[in-house]
Amino acid sequence: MECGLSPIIGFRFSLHPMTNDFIKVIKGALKETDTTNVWMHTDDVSTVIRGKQVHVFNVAKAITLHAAKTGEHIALSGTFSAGCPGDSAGDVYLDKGDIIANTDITKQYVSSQFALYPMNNPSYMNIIYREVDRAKAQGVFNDSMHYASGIHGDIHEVFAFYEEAFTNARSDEHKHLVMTVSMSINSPSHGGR
Ligand SMILES: Cc1ncc(C[n+]2csc(CCO)c2C)c(N)n1
Repeated sequence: MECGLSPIIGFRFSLHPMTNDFIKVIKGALKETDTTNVWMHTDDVSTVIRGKQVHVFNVAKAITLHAAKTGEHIALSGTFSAGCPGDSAGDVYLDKGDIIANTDITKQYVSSQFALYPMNNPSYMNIIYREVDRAKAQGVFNDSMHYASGIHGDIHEVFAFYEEAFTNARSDEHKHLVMTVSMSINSPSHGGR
């Protein structure tokens, strides 16, 4: 398949629960989430989910929320990618409709950092500034820093922001996009939020 033609996107991520019970937290979060709309594979380092954007973001949020609901301090880091599938193993999942499988709306404070890499796009800085400005307008912007921007708030607002940023930073002309995120949840640094 030619690079960039499939509408499939992917998220490769690792959960790092700060607890002796980390295996239960990781495996529990992966098992309790409805992943029927995505292709998923877990190895000793990370998990990858691939499929339609709406489902990849829904499943990513649900896994994160399940891990967070244990009350443990959770770190997550991951990379969303689009436009260069490399293989077609997940392409059957593109037949899924748009009805999301995970609908838990439990509130959960998340502090995070993200970075956008619009590949081969000469206007990449404008795209990044536009999304950072949107974060400020939506009230989820936390902090400026080297190499990333801070995004925080309720998990549902944070993931909605990331999904919109991922949509906005791509175009037909520039389909290949990479976005990295790292999240910290239930951290003692958040003062009980
Ligand atoms: C989302 C996610 N997927 C895989 C791993 C890697 N990993 C580390 S411990 C463990 C459980 C014991 O096998 C696994 C699968 C991770 N950290 N987070």
